[in-house]
Amino acid sequence: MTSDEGVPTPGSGHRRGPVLLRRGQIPTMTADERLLAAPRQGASWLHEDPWRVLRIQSELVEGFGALAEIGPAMSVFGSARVGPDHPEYALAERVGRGLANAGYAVITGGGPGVMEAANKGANQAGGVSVGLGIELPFEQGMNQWVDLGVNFRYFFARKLMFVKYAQGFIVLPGGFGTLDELSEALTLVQTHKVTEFPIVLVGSSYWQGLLDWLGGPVRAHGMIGHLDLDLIRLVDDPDEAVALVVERDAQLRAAEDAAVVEAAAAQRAAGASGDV
Ligand SMILES: C/C(=C\CNc1ncnc2c1ncn2[C@@H]1O[C@H](COP(=O)(O)O)[C@@H](O)[C@H]1O)CO
Repeated sequence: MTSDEGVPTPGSGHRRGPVLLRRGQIPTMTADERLLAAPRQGASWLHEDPWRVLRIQSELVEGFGALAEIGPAMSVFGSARVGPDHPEYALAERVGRGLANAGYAVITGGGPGVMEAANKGANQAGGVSVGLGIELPFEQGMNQWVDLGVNFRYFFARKLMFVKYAQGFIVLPGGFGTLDELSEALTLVQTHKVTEFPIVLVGSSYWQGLLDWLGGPVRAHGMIGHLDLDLIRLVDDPDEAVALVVERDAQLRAAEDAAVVEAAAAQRAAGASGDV
């Protein structure tokens, strides 16, 4: 045992990991005794934060485990509220199909509307169709076109998966949920928390107003930088959206590969000159 100054002082306190406990702080029961004791306090701890932390951790573990091997993928966002007869349903279906044909898994929120349509397109084209469902008070269930589905209790754990396993984003018209996902992607790229990835909006009549506002008052007030809007592309044709994300992804991968080759060459050169 060491004191908190690191001086050996046998028996001077009780340590629990990095925590030192002395006098009245020293527990009267061991951890094993507490674990094995008959429950006295009911089950309210199931709804408290320490237990939630474990559930969050398990969502991350399950999500990483399920998605780690899906290969190259793109996330598709858009309204949960459009039915199969809506023109945007057809657009999303084409996006899903195009991405699958280009060799990308399609990741959606696994719900109805645009999500269902993109999953349908991917599934029917023989691609990997992924749904990241979310537990909601009005349960909708995973749409039938999802082949690999993971259900989340927490929005933030699910949003991490959309970003971690996708090489780009295609965003169709949508409401708050879609805006939240778009804004998350933009913020991560803008703040360099992730390497740049392509973000393409589909539907100029829907999105142009947002882009005008961002490029007008938002930029004029200095709330975004001059180059920040360059992170977004806007198109009407779903095939063009697919082509843009695929092309940009290929450019970014080529740049990454070139950087790796360059770093290896620099390391070799340093080794040869005896600098290492
Ligand atoms: C409101 C309705 C269904 C809700 N079900 C959802 N299932 C899965 N994912 C959802 C759902 N609702 C929103 N999302 C996520 O947000 C985006 C769409 O939200 P918006 O507000 O409709 O734009 C979407 O990308 C999902 O990730 C239907 O009655």
